[in-house]
Amino acid sequence: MTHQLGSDVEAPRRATSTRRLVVAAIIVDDILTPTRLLAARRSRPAELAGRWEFPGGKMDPHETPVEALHRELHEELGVVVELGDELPGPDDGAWIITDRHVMRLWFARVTGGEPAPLSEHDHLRWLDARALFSVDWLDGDVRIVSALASMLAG
Ligand SMILES: Nc1nc2c([nH]c(=O)n2[C@H]2C[C@H](O)[C@@H](COP(=O)(O)OP(=O)(O)OP(=O)(O)O)O2)c(=O)[nH]1
Repeated sequence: MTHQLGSDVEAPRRATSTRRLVVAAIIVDDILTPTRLLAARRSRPAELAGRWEFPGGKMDPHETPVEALHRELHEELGVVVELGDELPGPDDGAWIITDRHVMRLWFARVTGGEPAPLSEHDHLRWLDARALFSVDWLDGDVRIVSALASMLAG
């Protein structure tokens, strides 16, 4: 067996391990039979303002991904959530979203509070399957939203 010129089996792992981890939530109306998800419009930084995303953010050094996600959702939306399954992605189990970030996402249901755009966002919108692409998602989120389209019950 000869080595293929240029093959690099470690490349996918390196692509994710060199990026900063972002954790985010697919907040749905019902964890088992979702029909709508909550999209959030960023208010900053200027280059991302107006684009839509999944609420969440970067982990602090001492946190686990799930701890960071609960904290971010409380800070950003003022809610307490119950987490469901993670949405595995094609990049070593996660989703590469920018040249510097890789994201992990979990389904979530609000169990306390009413979602409000408290800090990072200026607008929230519940989207059903038909409206999923009616907002301008961040570039890295488009394939995630595509993967979710078939999971939302009509
Ligand atoms: N939260 C979130 N960030 C996303 C998504 N898609 C996407 O490309 N990103 C990018 C935008 C940012 O460059 C990066 C996440 O940074 P962030 O600004 O949300 O993180 P953070 O809340 O911890 O913010 P900070 O403390 O660093 O200011 O990932 C998404 O769906 N949700």
